[in-house]
Amino acid sequence: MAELTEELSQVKGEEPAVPKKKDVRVHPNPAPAGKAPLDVPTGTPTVIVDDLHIVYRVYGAATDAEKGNAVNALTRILKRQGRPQMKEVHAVKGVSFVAYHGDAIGIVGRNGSGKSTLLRAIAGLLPPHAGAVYTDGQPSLLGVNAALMRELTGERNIVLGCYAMGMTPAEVRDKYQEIVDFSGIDEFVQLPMSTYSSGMGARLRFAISSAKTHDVLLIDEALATGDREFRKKSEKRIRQIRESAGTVFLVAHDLRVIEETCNRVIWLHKGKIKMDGDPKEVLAAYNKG
Ligand SMILES: Nc1ncnc2c1ncn2[C@@H]1O[C@H](COP(=O)(O)OP(=O)(O)OP(=O)(O)O)[C@@H](O)[C@H]1O
Repeated sequence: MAELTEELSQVKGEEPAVPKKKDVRVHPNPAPAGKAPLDVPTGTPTVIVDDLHIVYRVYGAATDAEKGNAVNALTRILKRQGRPQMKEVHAVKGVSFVAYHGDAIGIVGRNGSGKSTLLRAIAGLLPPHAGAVYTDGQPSLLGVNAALMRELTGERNIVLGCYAMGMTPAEVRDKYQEIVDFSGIDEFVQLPMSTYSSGMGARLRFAISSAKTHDVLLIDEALATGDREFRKKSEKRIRQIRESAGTVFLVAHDLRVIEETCNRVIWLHKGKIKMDGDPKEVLAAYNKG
């Protein structure tokens, strides 16, 4: 830690800019003209998703029927068509909802139903094809693939991760030991992350991301890889984030985690919302259908 403190004290230049709390970020592509306004109940909204559509474009994805043989090629040449190279995947199809301060929203759905895509869109990492996402404050996405560097030690990843979240060197020094303790990786913190088990990596990512108070925290499956004790600690931390007036979105295949942590559940099915409401009711319907 002394070494780290020394390294931190050598960091020169301006402190990273802390995102302004009350910025309202508007994604491009406003909702189509003539659409009915959302039904917004009272409360302080933190995230508004309005008729959101996300389309992936996959290049070089010709079907078997389209590619590769001379007859197809000749037909295309005669019809003056280009080589078919692009396929579209319509992953989120007209999703609308409003999230409020203090909400912890679980997102459930079968594989490929659009859960991760929706989180990435709320985080501002995917541009809407149509519709819009409005957020009050800075959303942070914590995923199993969050951008930590495998070849660097846990210690360096903690420092870089904290800077990336906009912490000052003094805040990083304050939080460092707490992050190590929370993650439970002990002396592994001195080793490169490439030597960690997937559970250890996920725990460290969660510990780093949750060390800061987030306006909107988006968690993709990170809790599923922890053991029971870590899950309990994470649930407690999520509750604290909610209490400090943040909003949490949680994607997890383990429905117990969702039931124990969330006050609301959104069920996505083939890119659309099938149900949105009380966790017990939504999970009961999800388990049946
Ligand atoms: N980068 C991508 N390029 C093209 N298609 C993608 C991409 N990522 C996801 N998809 C497609 O978008 C759809 C939704 O995927 P998404 O990963 O959001 O679903 P999910 O509900 O999170 O699935 P899982 O439970 O398996 O994690 C799927 O049909 C998937 O194949």
